[in-house]
Amino acid sequence: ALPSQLQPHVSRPEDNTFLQDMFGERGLHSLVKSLLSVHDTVAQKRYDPELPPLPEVIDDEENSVKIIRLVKNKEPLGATIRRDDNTGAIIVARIMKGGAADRSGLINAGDELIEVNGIPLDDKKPEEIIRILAQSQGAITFKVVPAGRDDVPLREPKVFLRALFDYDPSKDNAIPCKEAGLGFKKGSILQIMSQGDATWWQAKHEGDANPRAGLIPSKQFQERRFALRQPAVTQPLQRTLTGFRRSFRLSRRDRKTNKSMYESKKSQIYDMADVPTYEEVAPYCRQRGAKHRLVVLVGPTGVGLDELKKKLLISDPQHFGFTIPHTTRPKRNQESDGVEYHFISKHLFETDIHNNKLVEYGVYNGNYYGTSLDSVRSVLSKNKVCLMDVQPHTIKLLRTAEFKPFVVFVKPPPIERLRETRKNAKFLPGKDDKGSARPFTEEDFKEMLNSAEVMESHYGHLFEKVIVNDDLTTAFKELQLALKQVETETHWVPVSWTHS
Ligand SMILES: Nc1ncnc2c1ncn2[C@@H]1O[C@H](COP(=O)(O)OP(=O)(O)OP(=O)(O)O)[C@@H](O)[C@H]1O
Repeated sequence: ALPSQLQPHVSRPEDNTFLQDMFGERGLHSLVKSLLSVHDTVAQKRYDPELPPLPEVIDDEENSVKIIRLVKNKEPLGATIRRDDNTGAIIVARIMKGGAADRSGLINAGDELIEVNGIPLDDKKPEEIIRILAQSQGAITFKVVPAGRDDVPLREPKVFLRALFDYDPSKDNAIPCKEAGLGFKKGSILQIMSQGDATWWQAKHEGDANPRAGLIPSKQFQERRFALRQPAVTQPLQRTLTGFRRSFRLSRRDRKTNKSMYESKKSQIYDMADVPTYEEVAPYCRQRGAKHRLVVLVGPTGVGLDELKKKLLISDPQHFGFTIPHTTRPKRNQESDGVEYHFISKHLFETDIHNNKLVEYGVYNGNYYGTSLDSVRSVLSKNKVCLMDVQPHTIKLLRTAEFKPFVVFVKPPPIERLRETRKNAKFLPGKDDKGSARPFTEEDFKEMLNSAEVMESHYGHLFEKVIVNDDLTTAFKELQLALKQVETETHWVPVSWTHS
């Protein structure tokens, strides 16, 4: 019989895997990069578990020692090690969820590694341990002192996050182990496997067949890092103020007056309070007969929002609709209330402002113009897809479970393509209100590109779809397809929108 203090563990056939990335981890510095490259040495199928050889001498002081035997395989183990600064012990720092070590269930974070293949580790550097591992062939035997375990693993509900920034672990000097990092792009959907560590979460790409998790910066940590970087990016924004769309599209029949009446308040445009990191999302599929998501188009002046909206409306007038704006200016003869505008009194308009009933509003020639939340509701309640274009800072206001806005950023193509495609286009410049439509100038193109860049860098995390309006027909088809998918397919939306 085995001594009672020795608890042998044998590898199960499906656990015959071993990792390549056991890294030294000491603060932020001791990264061990060179990894062992190992291959299957044992047939994967149908071999009998073997009992590990008993150590010749058993140290009575070790009250619970575990012998673990794993067989090398191409897959990395999915664990990192560090040296405890106080005791000098080699500790398993992290077990990557879904990796070989995790699936074996035999090694846990906090376990102390005493020996590898009979070689004591107490005086070894993490780099040396990696070398020992690299040199060993076939089955590897670990002797470990298990960490005291009072945490019974719980079955946590699945958490999915949409990444709101690009992340490349190879460029991140703070990550304890670059090779264990998980890179992603803005908009990626990540499944969170562990939030046990305050600084480094474990995640995998949603739908990825590989079960092994990678490290990503936690929300709190990333927010802190962004906050530190913030001052550098706020400055250049000031110069591009004029590039922002100042109208919010009233009826095109009144095109002449709808250009420059809305001066955005700086405080609204420089709304930098939010640090975009991650947003919790859940799958959503619109039920038959349910209201449509509000379609919000954003883009710089002249990029073609109006053109795209018009094309959608013409393509299916029963299916799409626009909001009708409110104004305090007197009704003209040929106009009807509720067609071009809702004509209301100044007092009523101001009451609406006071009661937060407007999505956007502004003053032009002493009259108020604006779009109310109720006018959006009115289109949606007819079971139509409501098309709106707004200034980017307004998106936040509309991001509610009620409207579930699908935000499309319409982006200009490179300047050569603008020159080419807009040769015959006429444009109503936003800065003055004098003129009629005129051809685009080089200045217009530059301003368009510049404000597109600023919009994307500051509000890009709110854009669910980006369409480059190069060839108009292609851009329109792309928009049509995206809207169709949103109506009929399951996609990810903020989790709070799925609770109601
Ligand atoms: N892809 C394209 N190719 C060629 N011309 C285009 C394209 N997209 C838009 N245009 C033309 O560019 C001009 C400006 O478009 P549109 O009025 O739709 O822009 P907008 O984004 O609504 O801008 P504004 O804020 O100035 O109203 C129009 O004459 C339109 O026909």
